[in-house]
Amino acid sequence: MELISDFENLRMEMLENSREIIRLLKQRIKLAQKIGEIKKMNGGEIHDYNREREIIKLISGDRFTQSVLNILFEFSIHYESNSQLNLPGYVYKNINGNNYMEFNGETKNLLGMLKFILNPGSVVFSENKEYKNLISGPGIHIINHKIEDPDVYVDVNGNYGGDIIINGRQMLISKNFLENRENIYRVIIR
Ligand SMILES: O=C(O)C(=O)C[C@]1(C(=O)O)C=C[C@@H](O)C=C1
Repeated sequence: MELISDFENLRMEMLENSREIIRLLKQRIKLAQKIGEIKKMNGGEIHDYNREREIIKLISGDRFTQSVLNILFEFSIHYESNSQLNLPGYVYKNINGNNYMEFNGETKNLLGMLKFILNPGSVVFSENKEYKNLISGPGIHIINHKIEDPDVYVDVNGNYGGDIIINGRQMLISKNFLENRENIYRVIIR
């Protein structure tokens, strides 16, 4: 009995801890966006390696802290960049009256590109193990349970229903996805 209540207490503490981290992270992203606006007005680069070194030095030198800070920097860079997709090699295409960004390449490379296109922290479900392996990487949370309320479908093998369509060597990303990208975190690859 003692053990169970310890377990529940630890989980409650974990929940409080998570709440606090989320609150601070949201605050940090808002600050980063304000810094980003100023940089944009002054024509400065979003990524500032010297500032990152300075922060690491001021906070701590241990490797764990450095790796967490690197994740935080990635978060700010993502949100400071105004969610603009900054990937080379695309063209705009109109298909049946819908606008898409088109990328070309090997299917596996196109699937691999998704980790740069989706927001960090996106949750991804696919029944296909190969797709999961190709997209998995830092910031992408692969789950084994079907997502009930997906924000976006990635259709592989040319099924033209989703907002992201991969058909052989072609990947189409709809205007709808690009316009709503900031709120897209739940992804099904089918
Ligand atoms: O201080 C800045 O210039 C920021 O943009 C903020 C921040 C950060 O997350 O702390 C993000 C990106 C830069 O590479 C350096 C630092």
